[in-house]
Amino acid sequence: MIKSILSNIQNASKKSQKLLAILLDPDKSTLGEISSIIKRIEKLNADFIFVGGSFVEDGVTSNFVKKLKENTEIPIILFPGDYSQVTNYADGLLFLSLLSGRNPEYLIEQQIKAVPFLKNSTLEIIPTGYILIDGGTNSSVLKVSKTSPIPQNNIELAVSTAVAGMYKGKQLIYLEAGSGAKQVVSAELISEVKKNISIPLIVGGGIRSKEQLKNAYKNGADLVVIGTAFENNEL
Ligand SMILES: CC(C)=CCC/C(C)=C/CC/C(C)=C/CC/C(C)=C/COP(=O)(O)OP(=O)(O)O
Ligand SMILES: O=P(O)(O)OC[C@@H](O)CO
Ligand SMILES: [Mg+2]
Repeated sequence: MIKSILSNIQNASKKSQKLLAILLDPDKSTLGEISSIIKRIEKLNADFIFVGGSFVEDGVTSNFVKKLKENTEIPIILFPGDYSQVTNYADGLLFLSLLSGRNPEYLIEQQIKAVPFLKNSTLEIIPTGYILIDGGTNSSVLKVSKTSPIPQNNIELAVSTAVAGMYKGKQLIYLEAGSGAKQVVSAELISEVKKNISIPLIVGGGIRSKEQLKNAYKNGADLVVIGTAFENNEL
């Protein structure tokens, strides 16, 4: 498999071409629904399908991704809440570290646990700094990771966290307001982070309208992730 996901994102970012990913939670759809889901995703012209959830039963992800691959050419990228969601049927893996938190389990332990599954894998592994921002809800990421999000008004901490991630060698920074967030990541926070990093920026959490999508792009997001609004057929 050609490892081109990261370079495609980097090239798009350089040319200010904006990218869209639809997030599918393997727990929330049945295998029978996949072909109609794919039709909706293709209609939206999504560039990527992210697959993951904060709580997904063991083994569910691999069947789900296998079925997706049978139905579409859109690259499938794992966005795992847990190492057990790693499957070789996907094209890529966001190798996340939760940089906003201080829980070693999500800074290094999960990554170590994933290694035996990655040794002979063809997945494109993409080092990603994952930063949770307060979106006004008790998000699943917050509950699972038992970490505090960065307050929306602490722009300095968000920027320093993102830049530290870049210095540590992360290739992408992901600003996450949490699935179903009431407040999306603010315009100022996105633009300040974007100004201070030279790697592509992913933004997600609570984006439900074309207007919010456009704003995230305008403020500096290179790739926007939409989950809940797609699940609820709002797009
Ligand atoms: C590198 C590997 C193998 C794992 C990384 C594990 C880490 C660090 C995860 C970060 C913390 C975390 C729990 C992230 C969850 C990311 C995710 C899939 C969010 C989307 O799921 P939600 O929509 O929030 O959850 P539900 O819909 O399941 O409630
Ligand atoms: O479900 P939504 O609110 O679109 O959030 C997407 C994603 O960023 C969550 O991890
Ligand atoms: Mg969700």
